[in-house]
Amino acid sequence: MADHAGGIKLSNHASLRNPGMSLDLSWVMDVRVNLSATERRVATLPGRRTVKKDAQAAWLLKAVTCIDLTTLNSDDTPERVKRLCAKAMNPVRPDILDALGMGSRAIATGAICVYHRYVGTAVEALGDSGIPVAAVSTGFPAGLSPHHLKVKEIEASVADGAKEIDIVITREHVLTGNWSALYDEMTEYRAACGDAHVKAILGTGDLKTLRNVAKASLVCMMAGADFIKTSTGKEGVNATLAVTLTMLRAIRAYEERTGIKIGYKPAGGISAAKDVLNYQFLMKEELGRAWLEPDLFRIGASSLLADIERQLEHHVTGAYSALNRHPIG
Ligand SMILES: O=C[C@H](O)COP(=O)(O)O
Repeated sequence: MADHAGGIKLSNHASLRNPGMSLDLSWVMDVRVNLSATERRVATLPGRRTVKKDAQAAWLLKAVTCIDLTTLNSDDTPERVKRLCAKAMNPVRPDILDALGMGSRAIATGAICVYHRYVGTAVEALGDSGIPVAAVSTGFPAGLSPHHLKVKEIEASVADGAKEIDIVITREHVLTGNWSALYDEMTEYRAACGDAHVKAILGTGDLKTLRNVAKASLVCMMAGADFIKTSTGKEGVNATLAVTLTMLRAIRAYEERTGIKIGYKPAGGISAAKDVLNYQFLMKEELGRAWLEPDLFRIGASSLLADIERQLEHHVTGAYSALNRHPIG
């Protein structure tokens, strides 16, 4: 079945890291987003594009490898984080994988995503699995801590072994049009990350307009972001297809100008397998197959994996099990 995967391979491939560029304010100010065209484009997606049976199972397995399996709760504990890590290393039950003909293929999630406090716990629990630990940072979720403490927080997570840092931008810089302040803070965050990859969380639900989303995306990429990410999961509105289309087109424009591929991470409220397929279709249609791989696509989600596993079980047995048979954390 693996090669029936709608042409999708379950392999990783490296891409060049974004070196960033000088802030090009005229490019930022020229950005336009056609709201009604964006809404029309995404409205047609769910009905128009679909995959079934083995092909759907293959797309869902691919989605599993792109999940940043996340716990970001005020009642997190080391035990919960360890259980999450165990799930990240074995995200789909072996009997389901066997039935899908994937028995000998290793499947793992893209990363584990936790608060700084649990980076060390996760690094130890994941051992030599190769699964990176991502730390949310810079005063997540509001991003309003003193700047020097935000930089120190990044450094502390890198020192504890985080290979990816999910920073939150200061939304005020976007809302007041202070693009040089956004560029400067992002540049400093990128420098503090060193070899760790940096995902810039825009908090799109706070940014008021898609034009602001597009401008913030561009500025963060100019300042060296490896990924741009929609949301913390804590805003009133988190990932949407309209925001996704806007950010993917910014990624495309940046690649056209610089030749550099930037990753994309929708996050917050993505909990159903059928929804993740729409994100995958949009990635492939707007940017191409390279963006279906975990080095360029991550899905920030705490409960999506349970529904994907349930859909895969349905695919192999013909019956749905209760969600509580697919525990995550
Ligand atoms: O970055 C990841 C999000 O915080 C997860 O949000 P979720 O709990 O709605 O899946």
